[in-house]
Amino acid sequence: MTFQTINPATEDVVSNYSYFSDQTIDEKIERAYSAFNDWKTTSFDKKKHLLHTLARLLEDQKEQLGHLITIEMGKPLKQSVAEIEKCAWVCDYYAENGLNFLQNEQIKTEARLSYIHYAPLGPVLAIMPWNFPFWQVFRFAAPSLMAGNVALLKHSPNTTGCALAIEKLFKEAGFPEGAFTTLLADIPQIEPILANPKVKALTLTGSTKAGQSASQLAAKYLKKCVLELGGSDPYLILDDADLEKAAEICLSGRMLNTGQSCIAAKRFIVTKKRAVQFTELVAEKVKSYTYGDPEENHPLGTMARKDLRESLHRQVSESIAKGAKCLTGGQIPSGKGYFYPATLLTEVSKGMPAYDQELFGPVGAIITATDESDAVRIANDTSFGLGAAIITNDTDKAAHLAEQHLEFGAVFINDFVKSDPRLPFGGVKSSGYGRELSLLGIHEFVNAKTIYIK
Ligand SMILES: O=CCCCC(=O)O
Repeated sequence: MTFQTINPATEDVVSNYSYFSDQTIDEKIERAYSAFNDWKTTSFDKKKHLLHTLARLLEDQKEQLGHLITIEMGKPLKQSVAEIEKCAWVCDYYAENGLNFLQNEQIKTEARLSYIHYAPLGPVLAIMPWNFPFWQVFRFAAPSLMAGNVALLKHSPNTTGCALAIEKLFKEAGFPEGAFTTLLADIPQIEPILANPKVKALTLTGSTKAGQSASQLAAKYLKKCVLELGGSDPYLILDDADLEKAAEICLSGRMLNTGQSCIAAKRFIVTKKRAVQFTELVAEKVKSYTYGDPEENHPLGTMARKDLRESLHRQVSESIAKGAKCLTGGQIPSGKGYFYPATLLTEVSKGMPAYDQELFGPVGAIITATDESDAVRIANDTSFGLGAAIITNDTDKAAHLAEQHLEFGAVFINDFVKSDPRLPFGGVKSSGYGRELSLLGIHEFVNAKTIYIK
């Protein structure tokens, strides 16, 4: 079966592709498995060298690779180039720290010697989304390969050019054939991949629905799985907050990647004491988030696909129909390209999509709480649990709220939520389970083997 990639800014076809046959997929899994048998015993020095080489290739090619991201999913070019730089960072990070993270860990028992040894698992299937088409892949691949696993990538069809470019980069850096393989696989082909005994684990970044389907298959075939799913990150503006700063943080967190991020600031929660002033500031600042040709670096690019723009617009319209006020945006512009304007909704409340669901686009939603404890209640009143932020001058109080009261995988105080190779990344509730990045990320796809010597 064939499919196309479309430039969302021009609606032109970028390329035509065909899905691999089942037989090709089986052969590629076979090759990955045999690559694993050598790769697992390859020295850390060699793996470190290859990851550093990959990082340099990414840096050298960041303009072309950034351009590829932009034409496939519509991100402003500058942000695409920054994404490639971040991929280089995660490669360097695991090249430098991987050995240390995977050292044997001695544990004192009655034995002469007892310890944990971290052994790789084998080929890991990564199902990845289009919104950060390089970064999401590298943040899984760098630690996994450093740990001695090999990677099989099933990418989102609209970023197939990126998927193939990533495979090429691994080859150019000198990784052995089969260490990183892109599978042009259609959704029905995922089950046989997971059923294959040579595929040992699954990592998926994507929607909660995609995570539910894939993890059911992982459970059926008893494959270890990590899920990084959606989010509806609340940003709590405490009563003492500098509102100017709060408005900036909320909008930076909301508009990055044209709002198409699991960790975007989806709900701005402010108490009624400060709501009017905060809303005025956000309404003023949101005007600077103009959209335009992603190659020209406007703050906003396009939505990645037409259907995604339509479903976002449905969520906005339904929220308005249920009583939300639209202060700016909220209309699909005429003309070519899947653009959506920066939109600000106020008077958002429970029962509206802007409160209950994830809005994957440049739409800010202001929710008014009666007081700070009501703000915390509202923050947790979601099925998601990925990230949250608190804006305040009282960082002790914020740390207490973050530790004791907020049900999220990360809480950022006085900054917007972001991923960082040095810090664990992942969620709770419908945002998934497991952690990526940091020490925890590299330990997800290893067999923590107990060795006991009497
Ligand atoms: O949709 C998820 C976005 C993750 C972005 C990041 O890791 O920075």
